[in-house]
Amino acid sequence: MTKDYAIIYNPVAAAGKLKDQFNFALKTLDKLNVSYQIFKTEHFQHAIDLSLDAAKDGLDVIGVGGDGTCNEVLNGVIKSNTNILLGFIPIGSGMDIPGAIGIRPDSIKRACEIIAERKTGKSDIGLSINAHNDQRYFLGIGSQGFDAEVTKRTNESLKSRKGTQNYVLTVLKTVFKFKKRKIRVTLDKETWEGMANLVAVGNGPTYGGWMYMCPKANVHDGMFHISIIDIASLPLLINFNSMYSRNFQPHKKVFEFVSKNVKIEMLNNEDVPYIGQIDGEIIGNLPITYKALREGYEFIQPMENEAEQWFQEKHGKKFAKYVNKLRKKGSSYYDDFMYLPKNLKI
Ligand SMILES: Nc1ncnc2c1ncn2[C@@H]1O[C@H](COP(=O)(O)OP(=O)(O)OP(=O)(O)O)[C@@H](O)[C@H]1O
Repeated sequence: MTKDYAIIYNPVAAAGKLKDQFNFALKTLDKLNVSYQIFKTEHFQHAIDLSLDAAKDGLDVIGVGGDGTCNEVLNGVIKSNTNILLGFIPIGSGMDIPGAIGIRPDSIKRACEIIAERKTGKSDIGLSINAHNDQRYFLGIGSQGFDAEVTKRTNESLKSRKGTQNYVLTVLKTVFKFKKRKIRVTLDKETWEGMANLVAVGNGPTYGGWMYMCPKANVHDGMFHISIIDIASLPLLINFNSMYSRNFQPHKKVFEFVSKNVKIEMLNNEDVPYIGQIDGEIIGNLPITYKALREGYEFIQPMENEAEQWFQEKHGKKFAKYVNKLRKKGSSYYDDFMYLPKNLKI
């Protein structure tokens, strides 16, 4: 008799539109002889408590929902201090968090097979600490500034259920109001000070539904990859599209660093502090400190980075063309990158 999994399921992920996908996931798990108990979340952050209790009862946990749910179960299992295994089935609007540990976003069937295979590996995680000393773990990106402001507004419109969530409208409203501010970013070996629209601290490379804001971040190097952006919100918005195919960086107004520790704070007292978010969840205003935790948790995950395979299928040609273009211009930006397309030769 195999051990049961606790499936922590968010029925309102992707505005509750994905019930059929959830039923498909259950049927697939049944076919694969995976036994489970289902726990539905009833409110914001409920998945933290549910996964904590399940872990204490000795159940391995599978988070089923969007990035917010995945982040909550991560925090629940860590809080339980049990070292139980954690896996994900991505059914939500964002799939960046399962993607950070190599789970492709387009196949519920494959996500279920990964659980049935039960292969595990340790991946890096990030720890964020806000001004009130509240700690929160994350797998993807912790960011502050413009994008976190958009996240806050989007989450609020989702939570209050006032009409249909309109992400585009939220972005546009934020773009025209947002003013960049002066910040200090303290890293392991250096300090950066200046005007910036946003700072993204990447444990994983993507957010917002596969935008590569920290394109070289990966969960196996024990480091954060940090992008400090000094581009006005509107041109940044216009550039968003190029992030999906990793064609945005290098950019003369994006300052990139690699560090294990990061502290971000406001420099002008009269400025309203930037808001921070991790994995799509708001964590409070600056100052915020981040710590990279090498091999921080053991996940049920594929042995190969299948999310990267998915990227190559979707954007591989465009990415290869871009890398070639950079090289012709004399840029070696991607030369040390671990996931270069196969058809590229250095
Ligand atoms: N029953 C519930 N009612 C209201 N909110 C809930 C409920 N269960 C969970 N939540 C909250 O819903 C929020 C969104 O969930 P989640 O992030 O999983 O889905 P999503 O918004 O579709 O995906 P993403 O964050 O990837 O865009 C989370 O903050 C979570 O705490």
